[in-house]
Formats: sequence, C-alpha cells, structure tokens
Amino acid sequence: MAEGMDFAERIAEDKAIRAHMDKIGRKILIMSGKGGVGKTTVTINLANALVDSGCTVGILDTDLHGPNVAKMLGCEDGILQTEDGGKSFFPVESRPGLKVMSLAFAIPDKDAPIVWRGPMKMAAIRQFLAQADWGTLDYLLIDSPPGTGDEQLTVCQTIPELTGTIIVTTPQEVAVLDARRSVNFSRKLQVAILGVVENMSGLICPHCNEEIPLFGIGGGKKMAEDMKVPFLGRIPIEVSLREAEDAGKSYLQSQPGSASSMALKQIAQIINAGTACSTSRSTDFAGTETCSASACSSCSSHCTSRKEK
Ligand SMILES: Nc1ncnc2c1ncn2[C@@H]1O[C@H](COP(=O)(O)OP(=O)(O)OP(=O)(O)O)[C@@H](O)[C@H]1O
Repeated sequence: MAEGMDFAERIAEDKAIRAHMDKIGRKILIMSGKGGVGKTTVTINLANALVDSGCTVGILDTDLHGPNVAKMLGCEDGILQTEDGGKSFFPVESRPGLKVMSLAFAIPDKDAPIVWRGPMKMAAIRQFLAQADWGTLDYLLIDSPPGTGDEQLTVCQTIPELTGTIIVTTPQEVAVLDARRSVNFSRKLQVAILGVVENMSGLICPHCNEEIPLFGIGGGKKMAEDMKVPFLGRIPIEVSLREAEDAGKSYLQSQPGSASSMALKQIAQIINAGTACSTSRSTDFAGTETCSASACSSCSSHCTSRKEK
C-alpha cells in the first residue's frame, strides 16, 4: 500500500483502475531483460502501426528513470490536461488515435534524475493507472524499463486482465539470456506471452544494403523455439530508424518500404490478426476457455504455448 494511504483509499484506487481498464481492449506489457534492446522502439512503432490500421492506442511509459517515449514520438512538450481539481488527467494525444502518458510530461526539468525507491515507483504507476482518463481504447501498450522488478511486477499485479507480454531481445547471447528471465517472469506471474521480438537483428548497410550480423542473427528466434513461445519477427538495425526516433518522427511513415518498417507492420498484424479492433475486447490471450480457435482463431498460436503448459 502506498505510504500514507489507508485501506479505504486503496480500495477506491483499485476501483478507479478497474473502471479505466475496463474501457480498454488489450493491455500488453513490452519488456526485456537487458537494457537498450529496443522496447521503446517496438512499443512506439507497434502503436503507430496499429493506429495506421484503424485502432485506437494508448502508450503508458513505466520507464520512470528514463521516460523516452514522448521524445521518440515527438510529443515531449505535451501538457497533461487535468480535471476534478487535478484528481484525474487526460493523456497527451501524440496523433489522432494515439495517446501517451509518461512521467516526462510531469517533470519540468528534463535533466532532473528520478531518484525513487521501489514503493515510490509502485505508487506512481498505480496513480497513472487510477487517474489517467484514456477513454475507450483498443490497445494499451505499456513500455517498461529493463528487468523484472518493481515496474513490471506492479503492472502485472495491478492491471486487471492483462492480455500478455511481448519480450524484446537482440540476438546477442547476453541479451537472450536475460530475455529468458522475462519469459520465466511472465510464466511465474501467469501472464500470457504473446511472443518474442528479435530487434537489432543484423545491420543493413546504408551504402550497399548488405546485412552485417552486428549482434548476430537468429538468437531471439532460437530462444523462442527453445522456450516454446511464439516468435513475432526480426527487426534489423537501420540508421534511418534511429534517426527518425531521435527526431520524434514516425518511422513507418517516413520509410514505409524499409525492411524494419515491413517487419514492424507484420508484427502489428500478428498481434492484431484477424480480430477487428472492436471485437478484440472479448479476446483473452490468457489461454482460458474464452480463447478457443472459434472465438479467437487468429490468436490460437499465441495461446497454444499456454495450453501446453
Ligand atoms: N532496429 C533498430 N535500428 C536502429 N536503431 C535502433 C533499433 N532499435 C533501437 N534502436 C535505437 O537504439 C536505442 C535504444 O533503443 P530503445 O530506446 O528502443 O531501447 P530500450 O530497450 O527501450 O532502452 P531502455 O532499456 O533504456 O529502456 C535508441 O536510440 C533507438 O533509436
């Protein structure tokens, strides 16, 4: 319980979280064991791809120490509008159909470090969930810092009916080793694993277009096979992708035909496959009775691994 919060307040907070989350179709946590492997990259591009295909999407940035989502989406100067005397607020709209909530909007000094221990972080994430008024959304994508600590645990234990996790890794052995921990974390908390994304999978040379195996190729796919979880796809390193993110521009719109764009769009299609956004609300990736081939034909592969367990 957050410091200074009594039992009744905690119950009221839980109720508020439930009320907001009930209006959202799929809630997906994007995580990795290792830092800098591309969680935010996958989150924002997946969000843009889903919006491009007609879905409404929210991004909750739970990377409190390094909240980069807003900068990478080009909306870092966004202002959170409040209502009810500051008791609730509206996430920033980065483009029509895409809303963002990040601590970055609440900190005037962009260089100020966030020096918080676990309980502060848990309280902040719960507060975001209880007070952010997203309205109705098809998807909430939750970006997280590396690891399997306070932030991931809070998300998994607080969001009712979390749809599942997407685990991002590079092909490199040390990253894969850490990604295995994210798979086991999800299993331990009984959260469905929607799949593994292998990012930085080969570098496409901007001069000759040849692929250089900078961090290797195939490590994430092999790990997914070993651990019997779905593999969602591989995204190569492209200089233009990094440039677009530094400039806060949509990569999918600036380089729609690049290998990375195609891969990201395909991953979005797999996630959204076959289910119109409006019907996604009834889909349960957790592998329960509601997720059968007939109710959810497109996600049967996601669910298979859980049913096998
Ligand atoms: N496929 C790619 N091609 C080129 N640059 C990439 C690619 N993926 C990520 N990057 C760049 O690598 C850096 C790290 O990526 P990103 O911030 O998405 O990782 P992260 O896992 O969210 O990091 P952190 O662990 O710090 O939260 C960013 O500058 C991003 O633009």
